[in-house]
Amino acid sequence: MLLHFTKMHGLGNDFMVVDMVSQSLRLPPEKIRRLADRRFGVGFDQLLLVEAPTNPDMDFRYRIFNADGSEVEQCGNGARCFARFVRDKKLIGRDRIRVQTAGGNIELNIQSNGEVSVDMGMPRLDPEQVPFNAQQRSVTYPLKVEGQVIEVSAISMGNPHCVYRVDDVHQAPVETWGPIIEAHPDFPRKCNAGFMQVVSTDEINLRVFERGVGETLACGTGACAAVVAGRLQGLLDETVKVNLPGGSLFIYWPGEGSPVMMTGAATRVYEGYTRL
Ligand SMILES: N[C@H](CCC[C@H](N)C(=O)O)C(=O)O
Repeated sequence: MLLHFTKMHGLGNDFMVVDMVSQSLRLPPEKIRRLADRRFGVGFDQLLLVEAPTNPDMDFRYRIFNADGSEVEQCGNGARCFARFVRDKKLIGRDRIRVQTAGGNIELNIQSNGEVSVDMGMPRLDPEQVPFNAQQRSVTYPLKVEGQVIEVSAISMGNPHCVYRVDDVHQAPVETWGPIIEAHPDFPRKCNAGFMQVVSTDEINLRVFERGVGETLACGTGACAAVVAGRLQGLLDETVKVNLPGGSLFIYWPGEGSPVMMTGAATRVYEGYTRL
């Protein structure tokens, strides 16, 4: 069977996007892993499926699978590409798109300059919502890593994030501590490990070792989680430029009780077919 797909990226965080409204098939985890392989398959960080909604108030259902085949709750860079995909494919005729995801409903808005703004919903800050093993909520928590105890923030954007502040992202132990934090027992559903350098009150540098993938060139939910962490620590303003290895995002979060807004680019690379 031939599967039609579109290859896209959000600041280098790359996706295989499949319209499951007009075609439908089952993709078991081992098949997703094969498709994700950058030598034997298409190659991607995440697979994004565009489906009809089960919630009548939504325009689409958005399912997200990491390269390891795991289905996850949310993907920020993918959401922007989702908007570009459904608009370009004329699956919807307007620029405001309501999307149902496993991590909560989000709203996508295509801007006149082609960038996409996403209402990513409220950050979840109680440990049991992340989930993170802690007796009570705190701005930061101690986490034991390689015999050291570091202070981290634990935040969910629908998916779990650990944010660790460093002096310089280029010197951060992403390769060594990333996999340890990702699989840390204090994060029962694992986590995305963010390494955040505060440049100023309105700018940070960020690298993310993503759950189920490894380090990516950008992580949208990671950027949201890092700004929420920085604001709760009193380090950041409401609007922050987040510099990731693949490019910059703008995140706006006024504070608790408000959703996190993310704005950035979404790029289509090519259309393709692959044999299943
Ligand atoms: N690896 C993430 C999903 C993709 C998130 C990222 N690509 C984004 O742009 O938010 C997780 O397992 O929760």
